[in-house]
Order: sequence, then structure tokens, then C-alpha cells
Amino acid sequence: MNLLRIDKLRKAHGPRVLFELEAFSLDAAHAYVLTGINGAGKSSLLRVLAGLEPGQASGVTWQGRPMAWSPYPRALREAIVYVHQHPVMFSTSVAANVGYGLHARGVGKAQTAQAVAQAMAWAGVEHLQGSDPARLSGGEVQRVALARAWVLRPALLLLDEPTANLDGAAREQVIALIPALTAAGSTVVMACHDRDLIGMPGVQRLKLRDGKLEYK
Ligand SMILES: Nc1ncnc2c1ncn2[C@@H]1O[C@H](COP(=O)(O)OP(=O)(O)OP(=O)(O)O)[C@@H](O)[C@H]1O
Repeated sequence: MNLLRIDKLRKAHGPRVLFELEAFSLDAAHAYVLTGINGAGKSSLLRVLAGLEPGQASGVTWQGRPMAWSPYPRALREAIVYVHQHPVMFSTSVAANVGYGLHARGVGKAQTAQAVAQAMAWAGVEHLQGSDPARLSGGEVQRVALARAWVLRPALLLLDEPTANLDGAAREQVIALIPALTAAGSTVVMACHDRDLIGMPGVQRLKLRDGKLEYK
């Protein structure tokens, strides 16, 4: 089933066209890796998809419903979550970080607490509940950021270099969460250079090259 289709998706910085995609399309509950050389525009594409940066498009179809691209549709804002390569942790508690999005959406305290506990268990970070977010390791930050995204049950999760700067067990733990996301019904797009993510079974490879997408 198609999740998202955007026609004539284009991003330019002044006269420099970063990408111009005839038809960008993602299926529901699928994982994609987005590769391309440094500066190819991977992060920019993810950020445009999440509505964090402006981009032009002629039209969008979301879960089979056609809609205008501009202003950025509310249905997309509610269903798409972007996770930064270096996620920013608020200096409250780890649990408050995970529950932040639910709180912002007006979900009650008891329901939030339950969802946060579930999300932290899912990401294997329950033990960090009371930790100072400023003292987390890189791998812990990534997993807390994934829990913070997962708790919102996004239909589309955009991960910007989720394993960059991680090695050993921390990297393995983050990689292991990816199939769990698609199994739960989310579509995941990961911008990355990580060979293990790129080679993961069942993952569709997309390459951004000279402003166009190649399907590998
Ligand atoms: N606000 C901006 N104004 C002008 N150019 C920009 C702006 N933001 C990004 N760029 C340029 O757009 C290009 C694409 O950047 P982007 O971060 O999307 O690439 P990337 O493929 O994610 O690279 P990397 O693999 O190094 O993370 C880069 O050349 C960058 O310098």
C-alpha cells in the first residue's frame, strides 16, 4: 500500500537545485535507506519531507488522499517524525524527554506515563529513566531519541544517520530496532553511510545522485 507520493518534489538554495524528483513515493510499513555522497542532499530531503525546511511540490497523496503541499499539510505534520543525527535532549529527565511529544499533543499524565514506560522498554532504555539526559552516551541518546519518536506511533519515521558515531553494541542495538519499527507498521527512511543498514534484508535502497533518485 502506498503511504506517500509527492510529485515534482524540488529543493533549491538560491540558484543551486539540490534535487528535483519527478515522483517520490514510499510504501507503508517499509524500510528505505537513502544514500549519496556528502552534500548530495540526503538530510535536506528528509527535512523537506518532515516540513522542517521549505521545498516545492506540485501535489501530495498521503494514505491515498490527495492534498495540497503548501502550507505543509497537518496530516503529515502529525504522522511524520524526523530524528536528527545528534538528537537534542531537553535538560529535564529522560522520561520527560520521551514523553515530550505526547505532552505537547495534550495527552494526559497517566496515559503518557504508561506510553513512556512502554517506549523505554521497547528501546531497551528503562534503566535510564532517572538519568540526567546530559550524561547519556551517544548510543543511549540515539535509543532515547528513537523511543521519543516511537511513542508517537509515526506512520513515517525519518532517521538522519541513526548509527553515525556509534560502534559495537550501541550500534547493534540501534540497528536491531529498525525491523521492529516496520513490523509495527511504520515506514522508516534512513539517511546513512552504514553498510550494515544499507545491506539489511528487506530494505529498499535509494540513492540521491546529481539531484535525482536512483532505485537500487
Ligand atoms: N541553508 C542553506 N543554504 C545554502 N546551502 C545549503 C543550506 N543548507 C544546506 N545547504 C547545502 O546543501 C547541500 C546538501 O546538504 P545536506 O546536508 O542535505 O547533504 P547530505 O547529503 O545530508 O550530506 P552529508 O552526507 O554530509 O550529511 C550541501 O552542499 C549544503 O552545504
